[in-house]
Amino acid sequence: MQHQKILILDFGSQVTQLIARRVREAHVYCEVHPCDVTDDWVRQYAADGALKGVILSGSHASVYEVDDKAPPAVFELGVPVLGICYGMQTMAQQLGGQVEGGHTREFGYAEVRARGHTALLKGIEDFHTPEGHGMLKVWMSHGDKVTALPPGFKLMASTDACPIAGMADEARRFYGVQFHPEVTHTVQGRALLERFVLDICGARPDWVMRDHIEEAVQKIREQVGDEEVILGLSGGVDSSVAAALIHRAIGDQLTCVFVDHGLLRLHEGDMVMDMFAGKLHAKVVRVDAADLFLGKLAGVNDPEAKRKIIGGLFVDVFKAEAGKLTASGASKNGATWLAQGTIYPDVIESGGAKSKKAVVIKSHHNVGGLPEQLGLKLLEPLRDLFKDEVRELGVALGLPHDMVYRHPFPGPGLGVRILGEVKKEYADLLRRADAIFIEELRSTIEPHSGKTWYDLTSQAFTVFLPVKSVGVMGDGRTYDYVVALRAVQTSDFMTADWAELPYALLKRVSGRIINEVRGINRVTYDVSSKPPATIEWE
Ligand SMILES: Nc1ncnc2c1ncn2[C@@H]1O[C@H](COP(=O)(O)OP(=O)(O)OP(=O)(O)O)[C@@H](O)[C@H]1O
Ligand SMILES: O=c1[nH]c(=O)c2[nH+]cn([C@@H]3O[C@H](COP(=O)(O)O)[C@@H](O)[C@H]3O)c2[nH]1
Ligand SMILES: NC(=O)CC[C@H](N)C(=O)O
Ligand SMILES: [Mg+2]
Repeated sequence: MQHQKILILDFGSQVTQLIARRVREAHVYCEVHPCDVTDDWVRQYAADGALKGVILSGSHASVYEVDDKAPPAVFELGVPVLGICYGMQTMAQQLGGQVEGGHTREFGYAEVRARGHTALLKGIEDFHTPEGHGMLKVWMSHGDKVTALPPGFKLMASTDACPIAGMADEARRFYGVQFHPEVTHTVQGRALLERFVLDICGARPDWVMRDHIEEAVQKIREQVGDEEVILGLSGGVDSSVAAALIHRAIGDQLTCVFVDHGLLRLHEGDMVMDMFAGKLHAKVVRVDAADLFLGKLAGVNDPEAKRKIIGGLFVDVFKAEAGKLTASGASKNGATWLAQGTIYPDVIESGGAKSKKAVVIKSHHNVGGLPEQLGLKLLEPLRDLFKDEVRELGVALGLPHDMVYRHPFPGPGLGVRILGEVKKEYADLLRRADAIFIEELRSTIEPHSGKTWYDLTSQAFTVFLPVKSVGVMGDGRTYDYVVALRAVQTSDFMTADWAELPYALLKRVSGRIINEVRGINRVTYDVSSKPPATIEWE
């Protein structure tokens, strides 16, 4: 089925993917593409009539500094266009208005007055001023502003610092907002984006995970034909859902490869094997590659270098396993496809959405870490989906709740949770400390919600700090390592708050770690949010 769609042009903002997230939440399919696609590309993209609207993202740059413009064809397609922040500024400049820099600087919370009774903002407001003006509570992040409206546009919103905080040409259905409707801090952001895609663009809300299964299965069958596939199975949400989906499509042509790189959590290997043997009925091979990974990581301190090494070794292992299928007689030609549970945020965060505009924060091992010459065709059926869509798909495929709602665990595993050089000694200590933390989170219930703290946090783990501090235990002196506990709450992993865990819980965890794990004598709690920190420490 051909889905109607929204095109999001990415100018390099760190929150572009949230625009896509919000559009998908309105059940409208959308894609993010780099802003420097050509006019021909845009016309081709729109040729089948499925394109219902375009959204231009924000950027860290200024319109007068860089040459990033929307392809002019965007304004000639006859579909609605929404510019957000830089997107609004470039729209203004390209259509004959004016943008100036330097003096505004609004970062964070702001109150915007809705003006001009536009179709976009009609009835969308958070409160009224005593004079009766409709007001929106929004999140801003800009230093430049539109100072003259382009011909045909009227004023749609304003703040004290930014008199043109929104503009509209309702005849052509072009809209611009200086604030960011895609972030949750903009209270009516979701309503505004829904208004744009559903009412103004008139896109059909036909993007539903239940229906997506059949489409995805069909596509996998067409892609793969009668060839063999191996899949990197981690036991995490994404690869488990990918495995279930691919297994449904091609059954025994799929072999799952679970790599134990020596950087897994306590008992994780056995648990994953048990879970899959029972639930998935797919072939799973376990590869013990701890010596290989730990050997190659010896002496390496730099986080990006570690990530690239791990990504490369994963591929080496997958390739070797693909070849072994032939040798064992399990398949005629060996596997020709490598499947991964790569999801959309992995792609976007690695700067891999073809756009090279955004700064790379971390290379995810399965995207930025892949070598140029893979030698296997890539099958990534979840590549366009966000995490909660993947979870919805998992439930629809009948996977158990526990599996689908596990906290994510990064592919490089403890490799990015041991700061600097990775050593087996460190990994062994960390595994035990981490197991205690998770066990306590799982067994401590928060009375108001009745939920465990594991369910109330999005991701929680322990980080190993290779520094020693002095302690006193049983009247003796200790000089041992430090660990940090990390627990965050987030809906999209793009921004996150540290979780306000109860002191009693922290106390229990700290007491148990120091008493039970000899070699660690100090436990700290990480109280940094993302941004400016990230969730993992490396
Ligand atoms: N230990 C592993 N063995 C084999 N493949 C792995 C392993 N760890 C990661 N991968 C591959 O890398 C992909 C990306 O890892 P990632 O952690 O993002 O996803 P996941 O583990 O499937 O889900 P989650 O995000 O819930 O942890 C996985 O989907 C899987 O294909
Ligand atoms: O599969 C993965 N491979 C990686 O290389 C990787 N790096 C970070 N993460 C996970 O991504 C989310 C955001 O993490 P950060 O705030 O640390 O960037 C968090 O959920 C992290 O655990 C990874 N997952
Ligand atoms: N977030 C943005 O898109 C900012 C755009 C531009 N850099 C400004 O400061 O106004
Ligand atoms: Mg994982």
